[in-house]
Amino acid sequence: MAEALPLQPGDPRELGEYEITGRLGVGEHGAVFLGRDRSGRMVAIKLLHLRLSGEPAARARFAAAFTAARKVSGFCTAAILDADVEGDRPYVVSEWVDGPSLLQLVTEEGPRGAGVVERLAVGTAVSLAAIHRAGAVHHDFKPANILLGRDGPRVGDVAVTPALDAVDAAPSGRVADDPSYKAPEQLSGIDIGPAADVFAWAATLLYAVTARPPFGDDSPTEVMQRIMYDQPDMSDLPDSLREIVADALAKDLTARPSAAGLLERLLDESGPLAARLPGSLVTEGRALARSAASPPPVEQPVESPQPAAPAPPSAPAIPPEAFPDAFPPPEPAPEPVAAPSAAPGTPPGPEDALSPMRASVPPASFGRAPLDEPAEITRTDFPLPPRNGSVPAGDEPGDEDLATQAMPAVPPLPEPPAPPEPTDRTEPTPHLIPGMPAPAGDDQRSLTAVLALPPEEEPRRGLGGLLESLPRPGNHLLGVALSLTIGVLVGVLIIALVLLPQWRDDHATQQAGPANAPVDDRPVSAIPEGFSGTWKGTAVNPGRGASFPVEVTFKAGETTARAVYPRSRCTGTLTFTKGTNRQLQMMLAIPKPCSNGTVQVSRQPDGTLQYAWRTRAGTPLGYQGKLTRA
Ligand SMILES: Nc1ncnc2c1ncn2[C@@H]1O[C@H](COP(=O)(O)OP(=O)(O)OP(=O)(O)O)[C@@H](O)[C@H]1O
Repeated sequence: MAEALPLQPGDPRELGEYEITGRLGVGEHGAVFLGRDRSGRMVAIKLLHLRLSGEPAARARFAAAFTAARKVSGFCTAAILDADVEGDRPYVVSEWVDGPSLLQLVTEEGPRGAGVVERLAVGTAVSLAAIHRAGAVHHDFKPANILLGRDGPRVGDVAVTPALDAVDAAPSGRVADDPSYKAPEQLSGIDIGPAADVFAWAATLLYAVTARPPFGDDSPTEVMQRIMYDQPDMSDLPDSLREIVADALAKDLTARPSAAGLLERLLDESGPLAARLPGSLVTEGRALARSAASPPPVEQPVESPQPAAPAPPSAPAIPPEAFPDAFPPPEPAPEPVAAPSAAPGTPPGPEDALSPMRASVPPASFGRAPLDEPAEITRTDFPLPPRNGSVPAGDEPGDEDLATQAMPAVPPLPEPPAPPEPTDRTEPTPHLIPGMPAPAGDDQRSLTAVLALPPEEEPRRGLGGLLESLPRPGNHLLGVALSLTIGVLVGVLIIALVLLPQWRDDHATQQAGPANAPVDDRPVSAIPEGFSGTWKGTAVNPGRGASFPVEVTFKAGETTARAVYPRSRCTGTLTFTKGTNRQLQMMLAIPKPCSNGTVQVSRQPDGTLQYAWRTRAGTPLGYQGKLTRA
């Protein structure tokens, strides 16, 4: 099973009703902990960096962003179980998936083969179609958020980004995010909707099959430029996916298929894919594809930042246990879309109405084991065809068994929520999350009221807001002038973003004075004298609240060095790949629980060493710190 790291000083030991038992990792927006609910079930809890103290409206908008997402069942999705904004820092509880993320697996073991990527494509498209059908969006679909459980891929972090956007904490596509999997419209901040998830789906599949972000891994500015104008190389994709991935990467969002449309094409009766996939996955995918015929409840494209789609007024502000219609028990034969038989809020029956997966599959099927049971994540834990193996899943001996055992029974799809009713915008702010006291008489309509605040009450920010606030051009000349102005503003912004850090570096170097002039930049083929010795320091990620001591020992003239992470008790080898007298690029090979990656060490004018680690895949997940000679 996936290792959870020990808790660090300062980590919570409990959050609400959840006992915290370990650390699963740290992402851009918060730390993820392994926890246990009162029934003993393992859960993943994301404690966000965001602080909502004293902002009831922001709390409500944040909470509301999960309302629709909580109706998405755990089929191919790490279902949202709970979210809490009662305290200063909100947290989101989701199903724990026992397995590595796609990012981790590909970083450690390289690109995936055709059979795996096909199953990934369908499984994640099923999740996206279900998310969109529920009226939610993901907006941060990427390899780090695809969790590879024993029962197949599951999409995690559902609704977290829209929730953060709703309180303007992390507008989708902001420059600080890794842009690698963002759609063009997310970068421009205009018309962001479900189509952005489809673009990210395609980009993620390309990553799985190449082990490289599809638009490069150099500077964010260059990556964004390529996303806007270039087509990535698709030659590594299996034939079955190439055309559909190309369509999903259309720069024009209206030219992209919907998630349900992806499924329709992927699982076409005449195509080869369906025969190679687990029956339950095909059945679910086809049901979702057919359901596209009914009017989707998905939000209209919005400008970022923007609160997530308002939940239907009938949606109860209660935990998923109270959504039996959204999580009905499995039907023997799949129907396109089964209408719910019970009204929302009907109490669950004797069976576990939480999710058909949990109702029909014993915990053992998910590989859930006690935390202290030592087990490694290996590729064999993930029941997909082997790397680079073009053997179709269904051709492998026993694969069908695996599919039918591991994949959960197919749930009938929930009815799409009704469109929101007109609301009184002056109603008080609701609290819709367990643990948050709701004002008396509060109902879902007041939520809609919060979400539907007009621009004058809740001004739109970002480029979209700027565009809206500008006067409309009355003629062609005005239009040209407006475009030029915006172009110049965007240009100035980009120049500022690129040149400011450079200017700061130059400025710092000048301040250091001639005595501390930087060392030369001549290329070297081994570790230069200036790095020799043992260096110690602490690597930190300021935004993520994680830090750990690092110790590195270099010997001049050699091509390897030793890196020690004492707290995690890991010792690894840094291997020189290229460098100059001032800066070295090295590959880090290190056993778990530490992670392999690339390390850059740079001599600083003040005599220290800057140490920066990141994953091989070129994601922004990384740590850095200053090391001094021991
Ligand atoms: N539901 C879950 N089950 C199991 N592990 C999880 C779950 N959610 C997250 N993790 C693990 O926690 C770690 C951090 O996840 P997180 O989502 O914060 O990373 P990220 O996607 O890189 O960051 P962010 O989404 O904030 O940009 C990852 O290693 C991930 O595999």
